[in-house]
Amino acid sequence: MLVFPNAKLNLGLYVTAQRPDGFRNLESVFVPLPWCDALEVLPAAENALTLTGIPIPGAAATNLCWRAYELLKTDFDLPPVHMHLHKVVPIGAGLGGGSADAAFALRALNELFSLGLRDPQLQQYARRLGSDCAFFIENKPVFAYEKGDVFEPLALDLTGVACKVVYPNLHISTAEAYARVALRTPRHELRLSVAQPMATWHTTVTNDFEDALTPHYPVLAEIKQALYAAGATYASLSGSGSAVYGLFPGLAAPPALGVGHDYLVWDGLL
Ligand SMILES: C[C@](O)(CO)[C@H](O)COP(=O)(O)OP(=O)(O)OC[C@H]1O[C@@H](n2ccc(N)nc2=O)[C@H](O)[C@@H]1O
Ligand SMILES: Nc1ncnc2c1ncn2[C@@H]1O[C@H](COP(=O)(O)OP(=O)(O)OP(=O)(O)O)[C@@H](O)[C@H]1O
Repeated sequence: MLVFPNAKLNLGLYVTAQRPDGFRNLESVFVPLPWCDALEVLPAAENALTLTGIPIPGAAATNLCWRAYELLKTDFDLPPVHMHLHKVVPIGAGLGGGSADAAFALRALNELFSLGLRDPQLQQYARRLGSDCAFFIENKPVFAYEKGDVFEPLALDLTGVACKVVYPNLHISTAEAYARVALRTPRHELRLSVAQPMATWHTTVTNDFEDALTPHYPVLAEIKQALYAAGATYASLSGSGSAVYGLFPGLAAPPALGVGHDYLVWDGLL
């Protein structure tokens, strides 16, 4: 079975409180971004995980696809599998790429071996693999809260909006980003803010990680400024960075941008 785990964008992100489990509560809007890895899962004579594309730090056993398999194996009598992951989405980007791989692995294994798990059960497994993972089970726009793994549906349709995502070749670890961010009460109600015209979002749909990270990584502000200069209606850091995206509603494709030659850029329609 071949699946294409897509990335996500955060529209606004408020980090609101410290939790007793060491994590932070947050409020954010998640939308799918069609920048995809490719993951193949096949029954095999013996277990194997092979990797191509962008190198992933860490041993194969720690790969989130493999951890998804091991997690389901604690509850189901799964046969051996060969997984092949072709990694395209940059890592440490705030795009949830690793989380998507894990969630799509759960979904693929569920289907391939007819495990009969429904979305709420798959989300429960996904939560154990990472805070971002559960979003990718239903993979549609939501308002997310608590650890970013509890959702309310959202009537937000950005389908067809031109989008540019810029990854400045800078790996920002999620844990490092959370360690730098100051906790604040939300200044706006994101569910209402994203229902307003996109031209108003720059003041209401904000990401707390921008204030925390920009002093250390000025390139993040430079990219955001370049996206606005190129005509973006809205631009922001995604998640805990380092990817910065711009939205260009009304355009058939995002305009060219003069940014670093070694940056990874995704252009497309949401
Ligand atoms: C920044 C976001 O991408 C926004 O969507 C997510 O909150 C990150 O989710 P993730 O990469 O799945 O993160 P996890 O693998 O669950 O956690 C990595 C580390 O980030 C911190 N972390 C993560 C999520 C959260 N709600 N509070 C936290 O404090 C913790 O230090 C944790 O050890
Ligand atoms: N399939 C995978 N893809 C990417 N990273 C993986 C994968 N499996 C395990 N990892 C580990 O997870 C780390 C990346 O997690 P990190 O949270 O920094 O970034 P991310 O998954 O790109 O997105 P986000 O910042 O939104 O969570 C890597 O350093 C790597 O060790």
